[in-house]
Amino acid sequence: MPKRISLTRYLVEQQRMDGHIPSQLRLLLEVVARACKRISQAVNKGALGEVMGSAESENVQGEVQKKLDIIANEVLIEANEWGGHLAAMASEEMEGIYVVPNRYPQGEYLLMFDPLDGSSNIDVNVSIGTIFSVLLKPEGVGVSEQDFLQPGGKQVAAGYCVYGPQTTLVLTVGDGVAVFTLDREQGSFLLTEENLRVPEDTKEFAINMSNQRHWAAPVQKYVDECLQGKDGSRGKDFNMRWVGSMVADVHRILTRGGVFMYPWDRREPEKPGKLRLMYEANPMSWLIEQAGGAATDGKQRIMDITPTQLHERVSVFMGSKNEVERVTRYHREA
Ligand SMILES: O=P(O)(O)OC[C@H]1O[C@](O)(COP(=O)(O)O)[C@@H](O)[C@@H]1O
Ligand SMILES: [Mg+2]
Ligand SMILES: [Mg+2]
Repeated sequence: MPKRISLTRYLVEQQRMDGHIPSQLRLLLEVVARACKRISQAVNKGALGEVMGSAESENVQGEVQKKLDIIANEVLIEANEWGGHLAAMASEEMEGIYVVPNRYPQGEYLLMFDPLDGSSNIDVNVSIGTIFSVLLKPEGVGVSEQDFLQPGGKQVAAGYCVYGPQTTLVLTVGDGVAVFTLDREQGSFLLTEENLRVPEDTKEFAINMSNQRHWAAPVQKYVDECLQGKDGSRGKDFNMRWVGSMVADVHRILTRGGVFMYPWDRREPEKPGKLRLMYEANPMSWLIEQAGGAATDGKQRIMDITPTQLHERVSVFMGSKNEVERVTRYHREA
């Protein structure tokens, strides 16, 4: 068995030897990882822990919240608010920002998260996760929602934790992508892979096919060509996967390649897409880019978009570079 290094040791090395991260950011990431461990424990309890089912409330996006959405949100807030590394947090489950109360020490970072991604999979025991993104608070007194509205290119750390057959934390601080697996006996995340690479080509795509009739022409064209397989212009057969949890679908793509798409569609034409820019698309885009893949909204690089609101939505095409470039080209040509 190889000797594995812990997340803490990895972060210390990033801080000391490589100078990639300041100590405050290291400590913040350790707190986020601890919160993910607690969420993982709650997930594992399932029906034994009163975490299943609906909370019968709605979040700001008008989505019915599951009990676990609320539990995961509270765990992340409680773990992070007194750490001294943060000025404020924002979450899918909260309408406005959560400013760290002034009874706690204040820090210089902003943390955003989707506390529980893939809520519809909780009750059916399919992989779910937590997605997070860290920004530096712009200089100035106090903190406001405006401070969060920075393009994804300004992220200083991003990652996700997937609660599946294994609990796996995937992280970037701008120096490639590292993967940590939770050792349940030891209770710590251990480094299991470094410098993850997404192959540039793929034969696998991920999209919710039930929305096909609502898609715009460039997406129809791209998927049609994949479905034609060997007999069509692509000259190869494609496989399709759709877990319905972005964390799980993106994790598969980071592991073995593929292209993940959640495009704009005609069901709600006024919305640019379903997924949220700041705490779903941006952190995942950075991870994918750091692994050599690409991420666009069909027209431009996702991480170049300057958000205008906290819960902004976006179309998403991410994964193997050549496929993302192809579907983006189809949008530009249209
Ligand atoms: O049910 P659909 O429309 O296929 O949507 C699935 C997508 O919605 C999401 O579940 C949204 O995430 P939340 O569970 O955090 O709202 C993504 O994880 C996933 O890719
Ligand atoms: Mg989500
Ligand atoms: Mg969610």
